[in-house]
Amino acid sequence: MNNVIIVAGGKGLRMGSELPKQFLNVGGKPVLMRTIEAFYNFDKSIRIIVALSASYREHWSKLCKGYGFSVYHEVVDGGETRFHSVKNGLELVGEGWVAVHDAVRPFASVSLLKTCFDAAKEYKAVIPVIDVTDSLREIDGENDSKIVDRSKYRMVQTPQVFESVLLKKAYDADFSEYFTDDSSVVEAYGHAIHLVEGERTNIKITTPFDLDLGEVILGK
Ligand SMILES: Nc1ccn([C@@H]2O[C@H](COP(=O)(O)OP(=O)(O)OP(=O)(O)O)[C@@H](O)[C@H]2O)c(=O)n1
Ligand SMILES: C[C@](O)(CO)[C@H](O)COP(=O)(O)O
Repeated sequence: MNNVIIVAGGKGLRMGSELPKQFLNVGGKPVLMRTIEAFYNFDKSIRIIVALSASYREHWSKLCKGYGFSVYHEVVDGGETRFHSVKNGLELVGEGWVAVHDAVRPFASVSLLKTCFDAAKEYKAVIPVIDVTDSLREIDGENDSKIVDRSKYRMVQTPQVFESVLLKKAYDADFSEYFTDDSSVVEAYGHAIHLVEGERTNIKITTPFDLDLGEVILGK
């Protein structure tokens, strides 16, 4: 069975908006609804688990009513960090395959989801990445910096898809600040990570500029 944990427990501080960014509209619809729909469109029987801060549950359920949003999903509490939100979501996951996806990446295509789930059946741990297209400098102190070889780096996206037994074992670990995504947790557990090509349009909505970019991506 396919599962997805959509992590929507963040505060969105860099957006600077009153409401966390996952509830803001892009193309006339809340970001989180678009993200849920992306997974439903990929697999109508996928189990959708959304990690949501307890203080926004009521807001979310009012939004769903207001928009007539009917894609079935289960809600768990968000945690103190993304790591803790994923851990809460994993409580509901049984055997099979599990994607972890940022609520604020609403433009992942069905074809990207298929690529990631298909590859996970072979490699057990799969993440989408894209090339770095700008030059890259490493900062050392306040004024010093040096150029680095950008061909050695990739930018990491979600969905990150795993055999669920593997992800659950990896998430038994204690929290570390180096766990910025799920592949870092699985890698620390000792399993290799397989990379697939991500999508430039699969942006993580982080700042107000990204909402404008989102409208462009949607062609609005
Ligand atoms: N305690 C947390 C923190 C983050 N997330 C989720 O992890 C994803 C990626 O995190 P990020 O873009 O950093 O979101 P925020 O933490 O909300 O943003 P900021 O760092 O600007 O506050 C988001 O979908 C966010 O809701 C989560 O579920 N639980
Ligand atoms: C998971 C992630 O989106 C992969 O790029 C990213 O690590 C989240 O980082 P953030 O620190 O929560 O913005």
